Amino acid sequence: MEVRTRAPGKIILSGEHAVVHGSTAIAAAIDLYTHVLFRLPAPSENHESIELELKDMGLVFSWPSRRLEEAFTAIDIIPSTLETCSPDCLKLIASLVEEKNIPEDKIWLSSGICAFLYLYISVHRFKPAMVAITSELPLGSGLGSSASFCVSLAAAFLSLTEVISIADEKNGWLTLNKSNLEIVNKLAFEGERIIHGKPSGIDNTISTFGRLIMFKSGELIQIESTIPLRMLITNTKVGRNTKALVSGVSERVFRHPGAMHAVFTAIDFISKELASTIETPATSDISITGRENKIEELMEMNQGLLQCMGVSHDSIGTVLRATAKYKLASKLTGAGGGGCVLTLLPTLISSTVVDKVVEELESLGFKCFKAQVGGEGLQICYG
Ligand SMILES: Nc1ncnc2c1ncn2[C@@H]1O[C@H](COP(=O)(O)OP(=O)(O)O)[C@@H](O)[C@H]1O
Ligand SMILES: C[C@@](O)(CCOP(=O)(O)O)CC(=O)O
Ligand SMILES: [Mg+2]
Repeated sequence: MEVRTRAPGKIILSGEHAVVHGSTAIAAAIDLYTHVLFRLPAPSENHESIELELKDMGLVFSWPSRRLEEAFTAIDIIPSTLETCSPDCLKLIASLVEEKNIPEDKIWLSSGICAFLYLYISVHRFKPAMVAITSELPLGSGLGSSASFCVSLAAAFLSLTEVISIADEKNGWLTLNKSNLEIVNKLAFEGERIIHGKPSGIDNTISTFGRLIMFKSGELIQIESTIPLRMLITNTKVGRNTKALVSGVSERVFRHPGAMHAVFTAIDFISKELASTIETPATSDISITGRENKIEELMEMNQGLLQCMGVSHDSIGTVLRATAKYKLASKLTGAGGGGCVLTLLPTLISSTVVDKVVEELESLGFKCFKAQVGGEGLQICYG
């Protein structure tokens, strides 16, 4: 039995970090995916382990099924689907991952591998399996690779159970109905918890459902943009870790609760205003340029408040200054601390100006690309 899944990365247009503390945020799916191939071998194959292949990195990890079963039985914990991983269970999983001697320069993969083991065991226990993963996303750059990893794995594992069933077909890919997507999203969130520590759930939700969403306290509202929303994405290539940045913000909240709650409230207003600007009917009195100016101002305000939270970075500042020379507005996206920066490309901007901006940013050592915004979420294909 074999299944393939793919789940997209995302950009956050406004509200990252504040969303962890209950503010509204806006996110859109992008057309860069994590792909999973999952196979449950037939008994005749005599395959006796759970094998994970990270194809982009040329790494393979494997755990004998018997060894895993013994380790979990010894501490009397069998994770069950959709439950949060307990601290004891996570400790055991972390030790099973540590045994694999991950190369020092790839140690940041450990949390992803722990999430993999947890998601797998919680659905299929200790059944032998083969899982291969590739990703079009830069990992740890603010484009939600961790969530698309968890969503594509959760969907692959659940697809070979009775829990979910296929709803529809489009271009060779199958999609799930809303209630099945909710189950996948819930399981993926448990994986994201292992990677992020305290996730808001926005990343796994946009990766599962796709399109453009407004998100607050676990609830999503799908929104429709009436303007193109073309974004230039600049990867500063400065590595960072979402879990550490999220906990840094929580520490600042602990030190300055009043000021930080005022910041979160301001961001809540910014996200709501951004949503209504994006959704304004094309027939309204305000021109597209007028609305784009408003979006740019809101992006700048959000960036300033992210700075207040301590999650910007010199490299992000360099991108902001370079794009400001061309009168373009930018803000960090995702957890910040490096990673990716968004720049709105207004409808009337000429391709010559865009080429110049890209040339300047790349001459500074950054990598620029454009992604399609607001596309499909999770998709499945039985092999
Ligand atoms: N394709 C993948 N293979 C293995 N681990 C992955 C993959 N994609 C994401 N991860 C895990 O997610 C982590 C990056 O997540 P995070 O710091 O939240 O950044 P982002 O979600 O913005 O990419 C990686 O360090 C790794 O543990
Ligand atoms: C900072 C945050 O708002 C988004 C993190 O996104 P990413 O992992 O940097 O792609 C955290 C969260 O919402 O869980
Ligand atoms: Mg992440």
